[in-house]
Amino acid sequence: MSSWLPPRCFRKPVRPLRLFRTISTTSSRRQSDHVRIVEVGPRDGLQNEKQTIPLNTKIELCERLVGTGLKTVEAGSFVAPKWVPQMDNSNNILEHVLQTPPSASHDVSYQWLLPNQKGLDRFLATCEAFSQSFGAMASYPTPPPSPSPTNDQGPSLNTSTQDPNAMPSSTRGLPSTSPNSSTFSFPPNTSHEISLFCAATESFSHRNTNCSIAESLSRFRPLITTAKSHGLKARAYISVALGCPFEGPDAPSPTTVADIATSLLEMGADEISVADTTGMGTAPRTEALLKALSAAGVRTEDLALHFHDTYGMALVNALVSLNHGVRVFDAAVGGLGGCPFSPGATGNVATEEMVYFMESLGLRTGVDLGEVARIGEWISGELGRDYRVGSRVGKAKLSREKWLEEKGKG
Ligand SMILES: CC(C)(COP(=O)([O-])OP(=O)([O-])OC[C@H]1O[C@@H](n2cnc3c(N)ncnc32)[C@H](O)[C@@H]1OP(=O)([O-])[O-])[C@@H](O)C(=O)NCCC(=O)NCCSC(=O)C[C@@](C)(O)CC(=O)[O-]
Repeated sequence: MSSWLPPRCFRKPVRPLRLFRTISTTSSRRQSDHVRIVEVGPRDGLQNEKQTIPLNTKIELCERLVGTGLKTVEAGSFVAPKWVPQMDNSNNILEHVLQTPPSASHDVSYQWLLPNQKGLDRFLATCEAFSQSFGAMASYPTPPPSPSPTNDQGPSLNTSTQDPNAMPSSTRGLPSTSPNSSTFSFPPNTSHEISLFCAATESFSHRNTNCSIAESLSRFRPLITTAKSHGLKARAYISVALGCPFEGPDAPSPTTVADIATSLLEMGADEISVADTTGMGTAPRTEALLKALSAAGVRTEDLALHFHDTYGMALVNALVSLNHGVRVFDAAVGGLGGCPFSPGATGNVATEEMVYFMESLGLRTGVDLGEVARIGEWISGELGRDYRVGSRVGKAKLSREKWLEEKGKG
């Protein structure tokens, strides 16, 4: 029987076997009972919807999600509107969260997906405009710049807190400021990060971004450098890491994904989100991929896993990842979503399922499951989706709450 089956969430993972890239460190990994859930519903969840979703609905979705305890929300994307029209008003969402920051008691980090310089320019222009107006207002202090590294120490450990609800600090590789740019001034308790995305197969790379893998990687280096010069963190997705809709379930090879991940880390990416875009990933293949990443020197602290539940394997693969030491998982409320360029791929694993699953293992997410379920039911209704299909956990949770309420009244 394979060793991935029993829950071994608190077991100390093995160290990388081979360290052939400069990104590795010999720091020991620290296990944590916290899991950070990156809520991708407002972006990945909505991008594929055919109907026009009102801006107010998107804004309400972001605001309500933050109120559940979720600390990282991917709120929109700055991609070409002719490719993904649904995301065309992401700029308005960014403006809104800058003007009207959430009233949540915890820090909130918003992530914004973008593929190229034009996307970064659009994103930065909005940040710049608001940063200047914030700078003029005494109530928003400018955060001090992060210290620049004295040498390349590889990816930094998330040592600031036991809680991985913050991305690993961005002290690797690149300077955090440059003489020609400045860090932005955002409202208190909020930060903004860019999310880049590339693919691990050539077919998908061309379909999704109209360029080769090498071309997309070469685009990223200056984007990451610029983001860092403004004090912004950069996440990077690797799509189709566990199966490609065009090249099949066995493509790409784990070493291909590991090579891309190490390249992204060397460029200065703060977190790599390894995406099972098609949901074709299985437990053995997930384990093989994680081992290949470790063998290439990619630390689990720098990884997030992004599962789609197309074949119902998302939580099984999440367990494999937990046992490997991963503590960051992407999910979308109500199981919304799917990539427009991955035929047949259905929604992301539901946030409700992920929270319930993690907490059932004794791990802490800091997320109010009942509130996420209420949001899931609401947004599914807005989109004309059947919430029972999107999230069985959410539906069960709400049914039980209703039953308890009626019992209490009776
Ligand atoms: C990469 C490109 C732009 C190349 O697309 P292209 O057509 O090769 O680009 P181009 O440079 O020739 O530009 C074409 C037009 O788009 C404009 N343009 C160009 N870039 C931008 C921009 N950033 N913002 C606004 N406009 C832009 C550009 O100005 C031009 O306008 P025109 O001259 O025709 O009027 C395109 O392929 C693209 O936008 N792709 C994005 C596709 C996408 O959003 N996919 C879904 C997100 S990824 C995903 O869902 C997977 C993930 C992350 O969730 C993880 C997983 O599960 O796998």
